[in-house]
Amino acid sequence: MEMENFYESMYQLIVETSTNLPKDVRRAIAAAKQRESAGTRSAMSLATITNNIKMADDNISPICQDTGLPTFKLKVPVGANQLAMKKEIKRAIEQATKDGKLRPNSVDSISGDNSGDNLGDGTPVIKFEQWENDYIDARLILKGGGCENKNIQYSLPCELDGLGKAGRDLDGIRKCIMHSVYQAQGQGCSAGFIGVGIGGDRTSGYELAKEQLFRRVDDVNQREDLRQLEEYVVEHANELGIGTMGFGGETTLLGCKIGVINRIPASFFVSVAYNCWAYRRLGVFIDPDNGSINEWLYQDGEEIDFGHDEVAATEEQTLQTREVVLEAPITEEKIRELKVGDVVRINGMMYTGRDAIHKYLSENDSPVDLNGQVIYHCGPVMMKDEDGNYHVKAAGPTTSIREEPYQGDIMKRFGIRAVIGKGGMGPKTLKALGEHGGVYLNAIGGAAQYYADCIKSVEGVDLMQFGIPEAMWHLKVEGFTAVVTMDSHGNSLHADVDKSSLEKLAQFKEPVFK
Ligand SMILES: O=C(O)C[C@H](O)C(=O)O
Ligand code: SF4
Repeated sequence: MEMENFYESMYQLIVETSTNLPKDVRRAIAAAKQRESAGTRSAMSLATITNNIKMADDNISPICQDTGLPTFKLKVPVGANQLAMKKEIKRAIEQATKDGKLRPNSVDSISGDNSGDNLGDGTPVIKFEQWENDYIDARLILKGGGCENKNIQYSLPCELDGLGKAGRDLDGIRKCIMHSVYQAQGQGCSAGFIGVGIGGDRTSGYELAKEQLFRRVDDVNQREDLRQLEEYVVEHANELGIGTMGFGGETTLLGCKIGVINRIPASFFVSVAYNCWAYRRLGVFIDPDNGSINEWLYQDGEEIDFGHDEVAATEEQTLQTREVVLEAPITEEKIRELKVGDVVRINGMMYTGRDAIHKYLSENDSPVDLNGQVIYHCGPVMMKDEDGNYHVKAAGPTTSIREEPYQGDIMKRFGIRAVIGKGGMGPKTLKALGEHGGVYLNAIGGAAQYYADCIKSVEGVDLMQFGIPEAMWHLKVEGFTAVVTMDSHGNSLHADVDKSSLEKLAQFKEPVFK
């Protein structure tokens, strides 16, 4: 095989997967958007999401800043040189990282050191299988960490919140799947897709669940019982009212694919792989002689017109909600005026801080004065130019709940007034917001191009030893829009949606599949 062509094909596969959302996924999002009533927070979020998809197309830049753990699956003819292919895939990963198409995401699990090029023990994941066909089928999924953290594995029989006992039968499986959507809330950037694996052991069960994510969104399960279950789940999970980003609304789940393998008598696992709306997976057929791409997968059909624009989305916001402009340093008084549901536009400075920074700030002084300032839970994709200046390539929010153990204390200690992230935070932070006078702002997860566009300059960076995604970036923004979802008066939209969706989940307690 022409290895240089194969390298080029893999590079294209990576860039396309990161920047160009597959058409089957776009169709599902477009359909969901039509279902949401205009003017709701969910409709507004979906408009931001579809704008972001278009921006990623235009900029050939990552749809979401978390380009995940690249996972390749290749089916190759007997005799194909797998070692040579592996080498070229790694080279393509390295180049795509240099070009700002992938975030450097490979981190030493214990020291936290970022390898900088996405290569390292266990990354990327490359799986080969041989087959009888005379061409190569190469597929790639870039599944981010936020949705990966919402994967869940059930061992039947078990007791489930809202649903009671789940037994070792199809109805028990149904309950587990419904519960998996409830427990994810908005934290995996709903509206999401799930792959379910029934059976196997803990490892092969998850493997099977992830394998389902390579199915087309619009395919039909060959097994009648599983076809019915897939349809049931998509229909009824959307009745939980979790909505886009967990804001409440009609669209929570965009697809459910279920596979089954045998198990051993003592084990009965139901494994669920949750994928965010930024469902980045593509595939190609490759000529094994010259290494070039013959066909793209998942990309057939007409161009999808999302039928909306930024202006219309903005009009909806102003129609339905109060809009407040914030510029740091922010006073306590100003924060106390904010209520859940308000839309906030931020101008001026904000500082990124995620996992490493929160741990660091809990033990050390801050490198900058954070009094009255805004912290953004974000790990951006950055590119350095020839003069050594950094440019933002993608910069959406990360899941805030991971900072729950630290956030309240840090806000109080440093005088931080606003925290921006996604998915909401817990009771400890809510209490601190009330005591200190702080606010939690929810940005739209995955909308990395949309927010990168609001960032007008990178004014500095601290704690670079934590690597690009984890460093503290000083960002100057204009018109950065987010929604107040937790305020200083004890209100939390996240707690409300969790409570109401649990009540709705309980409606699905009675047996359906006998
Ligand atoms: O790591 C990130 O930037 C985001 C992550 O995928 C998340 O959803 O929390
Ligand atoms: S931020 Fe959201 S959209 Fe991006 S990878 Fe994480 S879960 Fe997916």
